[in-house]
Amino acid sequence: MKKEYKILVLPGDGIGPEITKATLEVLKAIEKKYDVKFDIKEGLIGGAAIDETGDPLPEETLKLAKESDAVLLAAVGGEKWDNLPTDKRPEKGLLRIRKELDLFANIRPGKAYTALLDASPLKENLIKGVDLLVIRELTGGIYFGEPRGIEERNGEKVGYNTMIYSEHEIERIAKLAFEIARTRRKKVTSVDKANVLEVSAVWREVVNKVWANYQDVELEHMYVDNTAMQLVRRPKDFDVIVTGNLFGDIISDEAGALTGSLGMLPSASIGERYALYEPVHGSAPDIAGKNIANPTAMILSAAMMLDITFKMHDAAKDIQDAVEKALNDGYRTADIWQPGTKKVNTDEMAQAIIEKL
Ligand SMILES: NC(=O)c1ccc[n+]([C@@H]2O[C@H](COP(=O)([O-])OP(=O)(O)OC[C@H]3O[C@@H](n4cnc5c(N)ncnc54)[C@H](O)[C@@H]3O)[C@@H](O)[C@H]2O)c1
Ligand SMILES: CC(C)[C@H](C(=O)O)[C@@H](O)C(=O)O
Ligand SMILES: [Mg+2]
Repeated sequence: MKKEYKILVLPGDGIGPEITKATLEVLKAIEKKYDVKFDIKEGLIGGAAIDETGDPLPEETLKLAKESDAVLLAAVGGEKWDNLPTDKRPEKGLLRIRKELDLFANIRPGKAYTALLDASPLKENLIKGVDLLVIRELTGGIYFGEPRGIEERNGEKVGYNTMIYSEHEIERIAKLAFEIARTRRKKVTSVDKANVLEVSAVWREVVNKVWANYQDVELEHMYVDNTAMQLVRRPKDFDVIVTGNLFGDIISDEAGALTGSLGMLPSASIGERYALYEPVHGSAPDIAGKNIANPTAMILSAAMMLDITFKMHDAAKDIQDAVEKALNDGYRTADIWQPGTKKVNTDEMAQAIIEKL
């Protein structure tokens, strides 16, 4: 009997449905080539879910997610819902699904493709050979800290949030970072703001404690402001970057832009029990509905799903190689297009990748 995997697909908003369609075509091709079956269900999240049910993460979606082997999400958010209170926004649906499934680690690889060196804002000698991994804590920190709110104080409005990490939260993400570093170049950069924040002082202390069991791995601590600068000055020096939720959000977009376009950057959000795969980019409302978005970040997120959750390592490698070959043949969506290359739309980019599988 064919091996079967249950996938919950969440197209969400903006370019979400377009890049989902493209990614599902790639998965169809993988099904054929590897003689497996992907049992795909579709669910609502974000603005699309608000419009239909009033809730950015309907119970039904969460139930389906828990019944699936993996969740594949495109993106959420858009202007239409921007005036809703923070708690009711599309983004809240994404934050809640991460929290409910306890997806504490978000793994975001940033790799320079030889064919895309021209698309990077950095000089070729700086970017060539960059291969880094941002490991972002995803279910704690200032995103979820209490107390939080907006209220009146002394006759004026104030807004406040709490950046908080407890030892066990830091311990599990640090451990994962060292484990992953062992399979790579054995270097971890822990990013914090320990010169100012108590939460970072605890972060640094716990990372050091965990490191005691990983003395074969090099550890450096770096302040987040310096990291933002070093990432554009000498990105090649980074291997594994481990950091909290907010710093990781910012640093990973920077890493994305370095290597060409956010449209190329996949991610895996994993926990002990569940896993969700999602591009780093958002719903790109400025280009939605035009079939011009780059589907590669989501296609590569699907490859991470095959690799990490389904253990289909060959199929994952196949997709990664196919992306590289399509780029080498000059296929480019608008975000990475350069004179002399072939401009293609979302569907055509997916087809170019499928042809190379
Ligand atoms: N994981 C998510 O679902 C996620 C992540 C980030 C932002 N958002 C939401 O998305 C909305 C837009 O946010 P934003 O504009 O700050 O970030 P964004 O990532 O959506 O877009 C930033 C820029 O990158 C471009 N871009 C992004 N993905 C692309 C792709 N696949 N192909 C080509 N170009 C691409 C966009 O056109 C835009 O110019 C907001 O509502 C935001 O909250 C969602
Ligand atoms: C949309 C938003 C909630 C999300 C985040 O901040 O985590 C996004 O920016 C991301 O990087 O996945
Ligand atoms: Mg982000």
